[in-house]
Amino acid sequence: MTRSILIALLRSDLRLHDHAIFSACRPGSSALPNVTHVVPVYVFDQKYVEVGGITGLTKGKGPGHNGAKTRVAGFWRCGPHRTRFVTRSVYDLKARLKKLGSDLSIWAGQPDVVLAKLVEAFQREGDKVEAVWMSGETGKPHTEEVNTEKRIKKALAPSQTPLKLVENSSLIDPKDLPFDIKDLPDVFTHFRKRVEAPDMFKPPEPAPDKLLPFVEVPKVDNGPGVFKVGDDVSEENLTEQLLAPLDKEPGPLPVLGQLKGQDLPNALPFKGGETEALARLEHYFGGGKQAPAATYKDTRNEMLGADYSTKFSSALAHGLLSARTIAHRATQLDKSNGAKGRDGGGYWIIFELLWRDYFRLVSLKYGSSLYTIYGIEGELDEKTSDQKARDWIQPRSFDDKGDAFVRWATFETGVPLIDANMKELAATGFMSNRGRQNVASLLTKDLYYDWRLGAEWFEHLLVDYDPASNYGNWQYVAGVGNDPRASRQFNPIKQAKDYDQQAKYVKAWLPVLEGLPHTEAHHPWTRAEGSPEGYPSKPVVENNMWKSHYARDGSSRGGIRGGGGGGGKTHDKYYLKHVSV
Ligand SMILES: Cc1cc2nc3c(=O)[nH]c(=O)nc-3n(C[C@H](O)[C@H](O)[C@H](O)COP(=O)(O)OP(=O)(O)OC[C@H]3O[C@@H](n4cnc5c(N)ncnc54)[C@H](O)[C@@H]3O)c2cc1C
Repeated sequence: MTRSILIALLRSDLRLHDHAIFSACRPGSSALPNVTHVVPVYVFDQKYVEVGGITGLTKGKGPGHNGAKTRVAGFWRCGPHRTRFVTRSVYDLKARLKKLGSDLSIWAGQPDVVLAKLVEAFQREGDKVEAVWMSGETGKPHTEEVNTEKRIKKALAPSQTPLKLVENSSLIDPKDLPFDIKDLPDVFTHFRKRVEAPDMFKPPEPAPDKLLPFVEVPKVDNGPGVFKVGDDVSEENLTEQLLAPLDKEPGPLPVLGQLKGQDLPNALPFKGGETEALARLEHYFGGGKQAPAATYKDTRNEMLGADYSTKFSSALAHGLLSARTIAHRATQLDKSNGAKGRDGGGYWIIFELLWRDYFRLVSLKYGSSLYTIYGIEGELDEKTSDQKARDWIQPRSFDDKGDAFVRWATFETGVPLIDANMKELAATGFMSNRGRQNVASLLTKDLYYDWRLGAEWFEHLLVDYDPASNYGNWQYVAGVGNDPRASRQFNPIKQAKDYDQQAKYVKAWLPVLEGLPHTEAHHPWTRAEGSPEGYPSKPVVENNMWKSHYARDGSSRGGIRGGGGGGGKTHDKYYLKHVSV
């Protein structure tokens, strides 16, 4: 009997719950009346992850052929933190699918080539591949994501296999927006006001308890762009192979080697996979009024610890949690705590999820402008953006330790708030939103470096790297985005005194400052004795506007948070688990 197969190509949607494809693959589902079997597939795409260390793999001729490196600076796109996190997440999903009697077929190379070969192999066995489904959104052309989708469509054309894109990531399905994407407001608040409503998102779907049966994947010969990761390859073994090229040639700024063996704090409490992400969800929303989420409104601007903010970003970026599941729990929490409107922590978590949606929509609207030096502003105001593009500076050389970009990336600016955050990023792959805003502002507004270098450094190191959120936020801070009007220059001394009043955060990451009074720890160069030995004696730059804050003791003033309001109450449930890099 001919089997009718659906291939589910997974990308940044490594979960079972609230997953549009898996929900449709329940036995008896009316969404796929002709399909008898489902084959979930994951491909480590050579364009994003360096796969050159996998024994026996030959890269395809497509994107990533010359290495999965960033365009401007040539950093590895997917650094060690994210490589480990993604591999863990892939193997976790495989184990979860196996519990349902299904499986995950793991490959490396080019998704378009893998799929074409796979369909061919099934057809040779006498099976019919009904369709390939994958998560994705139709956006403005020329972004990498859209190009990948196009390549897959083209590769499937000879076998007449249809490709369907399924929305699986946003809080609000773009199809449900009350306006066309071309009319997306260029100011976040205007967008939020148009969409904010009690029923703005659909309720999340539970994970299926059964799936259509899996089919053993027929043999496909490994060749250019196609490599099957054998079932006997363990997660540890594959991780090692993926990390081998990064270990051998770490790239222009090998900061991770610098941190090896140091005992460092880590605020990111999980290592990947839907299983851990769901446990984190329970932790953050469990406990009613005691739940960390209940106080999110007051704590979200902090920098030290695991619970001041949700730490859902990595899970969201790789699809281990759906935005709707988080928003649903947030709404339920506020309701059960009797919190009304803007009083509840849940409201503010949803507010931030709307920022995430907004940047996704901005990327759908403006496409590749998200990645050019001109930014989106280039489409709106060519003259100003041309001038700005000429003014950005480039590093003299990544080998020049005195170059300000190098000092920024290697946490040697001499400004403790910046260095502590950059060190946290390098050591853990995470940085708070407050930290990200400050370091991005210093690089682009005080040092005038090409904003794309900062965005690429983040792309290399962040576990939660997400193209729209990363490049969108960088443009927003650098002032080249779709809303370039406001000057978003941050004053790191004021910020440090507002949000790290006792200097606990900077001291946790820069032990060399340990003995300094908190009143001076944020600007050690102003002390009569100067900066302590082992820390830069002078800051890489000193902006006049910093000076009026030197004499100030810390206060609890609020401030903006990604466009929103903020509070300054300290949250002292520090969670300092130690990390080895
Ligand atoms: C320069 C810069 C680069 C950034 N790069 C990324 C990135 O690559 N990936 C990423 O997920 N976020 C990015 N952000 C946004 C934000 O800093 C992180 O999402 C947040 O710090 C993650 O911590 P959290 O999960 O505890 O956030 P929470 O404060 O708990 O917020 C809940 C969720 O809302 C979303 N969110 C919050 N703030 C923003 C924001 N400003 N923009 C978009 N989504 C937001 C995230 O998904 C987050 O997990 C960037 C911000 C800046 C300023």
